[in-house]
Amino acid sequence: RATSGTGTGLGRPRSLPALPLVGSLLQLAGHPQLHLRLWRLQSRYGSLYALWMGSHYVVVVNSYRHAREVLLKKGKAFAGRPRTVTTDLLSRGGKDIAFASYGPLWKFQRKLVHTALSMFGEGSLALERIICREAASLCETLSAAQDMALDMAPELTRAVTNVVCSLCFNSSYRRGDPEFEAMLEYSQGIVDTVAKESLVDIFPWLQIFPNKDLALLKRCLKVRDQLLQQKFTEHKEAFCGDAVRDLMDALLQVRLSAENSSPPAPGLELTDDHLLMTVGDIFGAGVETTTTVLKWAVLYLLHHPEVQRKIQEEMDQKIGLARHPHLSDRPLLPYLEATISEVLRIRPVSPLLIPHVSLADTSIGEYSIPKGARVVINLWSVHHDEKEWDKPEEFNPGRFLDERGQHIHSPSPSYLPFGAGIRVCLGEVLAKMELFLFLAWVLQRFTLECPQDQPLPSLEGKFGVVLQVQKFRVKARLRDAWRAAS
Ligand code: HEM
Repeated sequence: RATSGTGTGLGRPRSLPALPLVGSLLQLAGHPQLHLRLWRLQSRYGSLYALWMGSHYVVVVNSYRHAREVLLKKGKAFAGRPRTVTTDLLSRGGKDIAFASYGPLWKFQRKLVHTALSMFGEGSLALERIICREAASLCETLSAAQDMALDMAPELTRAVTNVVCSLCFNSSYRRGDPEFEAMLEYSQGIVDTVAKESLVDIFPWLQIFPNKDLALLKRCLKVRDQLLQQKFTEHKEAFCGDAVRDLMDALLQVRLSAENSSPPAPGLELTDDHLLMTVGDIFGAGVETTTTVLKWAVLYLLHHPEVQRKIQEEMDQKIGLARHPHLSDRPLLPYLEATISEVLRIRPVSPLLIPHVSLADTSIGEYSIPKGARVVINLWSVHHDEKEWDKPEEFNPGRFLDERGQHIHSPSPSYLPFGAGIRVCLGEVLAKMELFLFLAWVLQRFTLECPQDQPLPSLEGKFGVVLQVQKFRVKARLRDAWRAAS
């Protein structure tokens, strides 16, 4: 073990071999499933180890004890984010929430969004109404595609995007609307390019060479920014402070009242760019993640018809078929809630979270960590730890239920699907509302099946900006009970 040089008297974590310039890249090259590679490397280097990405020192955390120390116990010391070429482009140099580093302005901005979300969104009937409207529209599409082998992915993306559009701008779109199609296209372009873990993020000097991905990302961001700017200008012009129609209005109002109560110190003003990038974050962090979890849920239900049957039995008993599900039904449907928790465990959508950065010399467990280290929490390892989970690769919603099957709880602290602490996901409440309502609406009416003569789709994820599901088709069959009741 090397000595620390950080004054803590502790040694540094064991490191993968590293070469000048490229660092440990040779150990990672040829392993596109980075989360699995980092998980397996534990057997050689222990659960906490280090590596070099070019000149960046990276610490990889694989156990929940260390993860909780980083996120909760020493949350402030590890609340930084790395600045990369890609994230600087996405966030106009860190003017958003997800990629901005920790500091007074970021704290104020995050608090503002929290207030705006609780003012307009979370817990409000308006948001429940928006999600239910999209769930009804999704069910109509599934009805129209009765007995066809349907790719549900675009429909789920549309539903979730529409929720976010309604939440942020009080506008939703019909299929084929050119503005909506443009939005779907640029979002996909951003996901595809960011997912490639662009080499320019490791070697920023590569920017001087032509780069196809970077060019595509810039084109997509131009479309995104034009659209955001247009919505923002419309909102600012119409804003009167009395009626809050959506999150954009709520943000404008919360900023105004914060400024009125105590004018911000120089350098701590939240500019229009900050508000724009915040809304960009809600799209960026809110759509692909939620849609992907829904796709994983559908995929696991195809593999486990017995789980689907149990959810439907629970719904028939507790809600019946005469009305649609509400958010207030959540305590009545613990098996559905447990299924959602198990999907979030077995296929964590953000398997390496977003990298953190240490803001001071500090430590994790018995190891010293220098200021500026990038810290990657491997959620895959945390959620598949055999010491914490019985047969972790087995899909078993029952593990999240108490003995009587009536209350939901996590049987292990090794469970952090939304992260934790200072940087915990800002959209956890919203995401859980969407997952519950979309699944409840669909499963009340339909049984999801694998189309005849097709093999069950693969459960293997593809590592990228989220843990992606491979393309698959579904047959949504209207349930006999639903047909009889309607
Ligand atoms: C099921 C869906 C979702 C999952 C599993 C998820 C998970 C996560 C995770 C693991 C992080 C990283 C935490 C860290 O770096 O320590 C994160 C951050 C974030 N999420 Fe989500 N998320 C979801 C949906 C959403 C939604 C709907 C929104 C929109 C409101 C959202 C907004 C954010 C933001 C803004 C951050 C950055 C927080 C920060 O850096 O301070 N997420 N999310």
